[in-house]
Amino acid sequence: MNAQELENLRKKIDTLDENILKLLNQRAKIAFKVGALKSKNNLSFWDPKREQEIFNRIEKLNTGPLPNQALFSIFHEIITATRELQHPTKVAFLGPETTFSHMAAIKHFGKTALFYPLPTIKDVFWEVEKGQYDYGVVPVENSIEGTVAYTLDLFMQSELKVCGEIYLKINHYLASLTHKKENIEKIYAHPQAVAQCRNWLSHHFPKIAVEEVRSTALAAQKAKDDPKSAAITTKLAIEKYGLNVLEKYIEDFAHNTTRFWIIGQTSLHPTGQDITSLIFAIPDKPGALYQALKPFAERQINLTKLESRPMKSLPWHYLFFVNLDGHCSESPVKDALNELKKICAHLKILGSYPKAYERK
Ligand SMILES: O=C(O)C(=O)C[C@]1(C(=O)O)C=C[C@@H](O)C=C1
Repeated sequence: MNAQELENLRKKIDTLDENILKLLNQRAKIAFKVGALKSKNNLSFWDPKREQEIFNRIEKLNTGPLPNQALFSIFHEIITATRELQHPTKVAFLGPETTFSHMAAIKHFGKTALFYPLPTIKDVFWEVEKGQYDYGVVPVENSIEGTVAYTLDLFMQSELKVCGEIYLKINHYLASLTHKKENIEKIYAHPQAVAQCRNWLSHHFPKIAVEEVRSTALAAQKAKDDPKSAAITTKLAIEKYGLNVLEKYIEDFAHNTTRFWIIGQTSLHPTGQDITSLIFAIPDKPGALYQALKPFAERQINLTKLESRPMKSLPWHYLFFVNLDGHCSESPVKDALNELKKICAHLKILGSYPKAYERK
């Protein structure tokens, strides 16, 4: 290797970094002024529509070699850091710290936001409703296990709105204080993690006892206290508790992803790439579901999910949960919803929100 050549190239990178740093701080100063204006006019600091415009523009301008996905991550981090400078966002999530919900919240709001772990999903709803926190992050669906029914049920009694979605790949790690797998006598894990890594466990640790614990975070904590044990846990918990990774990605299904919702008090304006989530009930008669879906079919509105849920107040009656492409305040979705309102017994719009980058 030519050492001089490497040195010269690194000098060039240093100079560019200095320029990037200057530009980032110039950008932050301007965004700070935008924040002051927003504060004066009582506007939300988080503006997904504007962020969407920025991402679209960057994609158009990009001539490579950096891929759009990498640029999205970089600009997402710049914008979240700026937002925190304008106003620290208070985000509640299903705790404890270092769980997948925590990771999802960080993924969306960036590391600099203020995060508050709460004991239950219900607490997240309540505290955001009371205005204790700006937003809450709750799991709504897993690609293998399906819908988190409890979250949907809580929405039925809540005035909160869905303000966004976050997709998080669920990667399980086996971690321990020891570096040697043969020293392990016990494995701590959350029951869901055990279920999702069952084949892997029976293949690699058929004789080792698995003790189920309340969270992936607690599993890591227990493994930290007992050097002869390991935990199935998250990357964030491994960092927090200083464990060693013995094996990564031990989940039986490679595409295990959880979808989270961001819940908040305000409805969002259309961004041009939105989803609407809603729940409706229909009369108990032939063709009722067909009639309910017709307004969407006639307008070429894409329904991305349709699921029935038992109506808790009335045995053997059902609610329908729908995700569709488009925003509820814009045609054609607006017109379809007006028509649906006339036919169905009950209609609740949970929110219209920007599609996550992963979905586009
Ligand atoms: O343009 C705004 O409204 C800003 O507050 C600036 C900014 C940005 O950093 O570009 C920050 C937060 C908003 O969510 C959108 C954009």
